[in-house]
Amino acid sequence: MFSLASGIYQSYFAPPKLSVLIIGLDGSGKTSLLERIKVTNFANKIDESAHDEKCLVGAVAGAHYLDEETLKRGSRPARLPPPLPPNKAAASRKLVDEFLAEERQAQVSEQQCNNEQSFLLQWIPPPPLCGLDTSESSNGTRGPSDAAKSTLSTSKPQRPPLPVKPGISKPNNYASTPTATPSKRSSFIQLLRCPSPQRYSSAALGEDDEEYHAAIHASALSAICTSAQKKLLEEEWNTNYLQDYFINYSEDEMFDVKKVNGKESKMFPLERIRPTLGQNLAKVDVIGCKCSLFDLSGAEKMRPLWERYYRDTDAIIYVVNSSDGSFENIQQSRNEFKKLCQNEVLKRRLGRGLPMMIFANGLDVAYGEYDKAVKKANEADQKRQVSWNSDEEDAFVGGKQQVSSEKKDDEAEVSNRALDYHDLLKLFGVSSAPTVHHKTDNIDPAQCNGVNSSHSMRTKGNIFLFGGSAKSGEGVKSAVEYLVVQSKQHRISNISQ
Ligand SMILES: Nc1nc2c(ncn2[C@@H]2O[C@H](COP(=O)(O)OP(=O)(O)OP(=O)(O)O)[C@@H](O)[C@H]2O)c(=O)[nH]1
Ligand SMILES: [Mg+2]
Repeated sequence: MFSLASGIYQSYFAPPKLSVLIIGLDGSGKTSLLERIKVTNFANKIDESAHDEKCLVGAVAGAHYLDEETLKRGSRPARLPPPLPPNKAAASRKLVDEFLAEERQAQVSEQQCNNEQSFLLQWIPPPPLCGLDTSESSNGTRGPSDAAKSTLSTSKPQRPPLPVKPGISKPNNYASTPTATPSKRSSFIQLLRCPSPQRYSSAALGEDDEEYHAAIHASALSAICTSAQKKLLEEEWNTNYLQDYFINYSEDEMFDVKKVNGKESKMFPLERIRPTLGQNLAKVDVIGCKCSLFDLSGAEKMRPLWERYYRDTDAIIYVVNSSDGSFENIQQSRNEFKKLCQNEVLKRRLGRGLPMMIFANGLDVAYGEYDKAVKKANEADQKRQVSWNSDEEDAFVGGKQQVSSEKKDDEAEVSNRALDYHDLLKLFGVSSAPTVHHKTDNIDPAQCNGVNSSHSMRTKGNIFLFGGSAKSGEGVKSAVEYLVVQSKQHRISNISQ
């Protein structure tokens, strides 16, 4: 009784104290994110009721997170991550689709194997007397009843009825082998689809010559693809979404840095951050909650330590390096994520609504690359103001040979990202519209986009993804505030039950 009262007091009246766990592979940027969080100017108070709708969009990419009122107060929304160019984007999608197909195949075979075993077990002859009428027969001897005898004499052996335990469903048979849920690309992915590259560059240059770009686009398309591919590309690039979206990134741009005594706080220099050995701890106030953030080491040998924190944490941030050039690394990050979602304690807690945010870190790399690529192409050819043909695309997305012959000392300009942002979402099986469901909601698994129906990591919309950059700070404020609001709500709903 006392603990309930104290729990209610803690939740409703005392300033909430939350523990947030930051995990992810080594080098994904956890410590950098922690350092960024320390110097971020979080809101003191947030209207939680207003958080829902806006955050749903914000959870996609940190875009459109802030309403006009908040913008007027000086905060800035995060921008959408630039997409990879068509060829590279197609490769990214292929990698993810192949990986998921293989995984689904493995799951189906495992399921089939399990079904086969239970099927075989069903055909094991029943133990003596089991399922038979053991009552005295009419001739006074114990044995099968006439009905049972006739059953036994049929050519096909019949299973004896198994005792039905309440709450245990029948094992699947072959016919009902689960098929993978087709992943849906719904509106939020379309939201992520940005306008054509021509629009990107023209918007960046402050021009919008529709006809000119349409002609360039058409000639570029006819040069590189068949009509079917053309149609696909047209669909892919010529969306009407986000027509006014443009990238205007500069290396030293900083987001939401807090001021102490009138001076902007300085972040610990990224280049001086060393691999974490034990844990780093930071205490920050976010929207009125006192948060203790634990940043753990992501080194392979240290990962088994993560689970020690699962029981007591109020929220989890799983950091992924979204600018990683190696698909294997991202795949490894995804496998590790899946593994932790299968941990017994965490699985139970996630199932009860523990919020977990996947933070796609390193978006500054994507912005920087794109900006540089556009500038470079336009500097090279003043007449042509659009930089998107296959040569330039190669230079932009990893055509290292070409660039290295041109400009050996500046390979950093070349994009090396293995995955497009929306493919990252798909790979991590994050529900595309991370609707915040309430505990009582009945969730239809089929509605969780991109998530295999037999996947244990699917939860009630409390796993969501934000993009951002620990380096520039973009997206960090909105992501952490959103997580803390979710975490606080989760705490309150747990106490009040
Ligand atoms: N460009 C860019 N680089 C980043 C970003 N975040 C981290 N880095 C770089 O990534 C490297 C690794 O960052 P850490 O924060 O040490 O990574 P970690 O996840 O803490 O690694 P462990 O402690 O070994 O588990 C550092 O050299 C950072 O400079 C980012 O948002 N953008
Ligand atoms: Mg670290």
